[in-house]
Amino acid sequence: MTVPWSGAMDLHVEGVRKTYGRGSAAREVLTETSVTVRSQQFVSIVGPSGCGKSTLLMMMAGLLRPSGGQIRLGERVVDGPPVGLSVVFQDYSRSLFPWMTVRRNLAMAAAAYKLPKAELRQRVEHALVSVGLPGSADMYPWQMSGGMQQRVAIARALVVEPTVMLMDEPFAAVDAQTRADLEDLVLRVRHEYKITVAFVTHDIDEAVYMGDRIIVMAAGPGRVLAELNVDLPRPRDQVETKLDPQFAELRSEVFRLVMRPGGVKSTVG
Ligand SMILES: Nc1ncnc2c1ncn2[C@@H]1O[C@H](COP(=O)(O)OP(=O)(O)OP(=O)(O)O)[C@@H](O)[C@H]1O
Repeated sequence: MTVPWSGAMDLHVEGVRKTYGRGSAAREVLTETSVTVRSQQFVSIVGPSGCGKSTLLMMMAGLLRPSGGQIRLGERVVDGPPVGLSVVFQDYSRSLFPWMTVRRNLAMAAAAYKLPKAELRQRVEHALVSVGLPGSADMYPWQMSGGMQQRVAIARALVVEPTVMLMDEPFAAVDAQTRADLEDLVLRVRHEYKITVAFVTHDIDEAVYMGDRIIVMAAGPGRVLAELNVDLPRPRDQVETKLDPQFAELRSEVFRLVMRPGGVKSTVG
């Protein structure tokens, strides 16, 4: 049931708008927005609080309907959660079921795929190895640190062998060291599983470090302000990449864009 990878599986956001509320309470939070996330590309999305990043991501995930325009994954219009698409949220403590073992949490994510038992078991084990948690299948989330729980959330996204992974500020709740580890983990698994990634973050350094491209959004109403290519060599390295003059240039450019009037809370430090 998993969608096989194909070069045609680009994610297209085409003239999408979103209005919340009706009548006099209606508010357009995202205006005419078009973005293409190429197959196997890593696209970072940054912008001020409230500019509609999560709204855009939820529409990409098929969890929210656009008020106008359309979203396509390959040739298919996204009108519900597509097969082969996973979402990782910031709040792992609310996205994992605490009363279920790690194995059951992962298996739940693949329930709709109706995999044979042996294959499901093998995928769960493989996903846990990929996130550096082999042998943890029988633990409960509450027995784990925050960083470990977010690894489980990532493993859960991997169990469906996704072609696309959408991540909404996935590391905002963990400490700096864990955050760096998880960044590198995501870069590694995205390469291993050949996944297309759209990654929302408030952290400009993180956006540059992770991305092949950065989409900078503006608020009032939300829209795409700029798109920048990141040509930093891969594999990225937490020390070497950040010492690259190109990194510093891009970081400043994105920072300037998001700090324009109507701008942003950022975590550039
Ligand atoms: N279900 C909803 N009903 C009404 N308004 C909403 C709803 N969800 C979000 N909004 C509003 O839409 C705007 C965009 O919200 P969204 O969460 O997409 O922005 P964001 O850029 O992800 O913000 P942040 O960076 O703070 O997470 C905000 O003003 C928010 O209050």
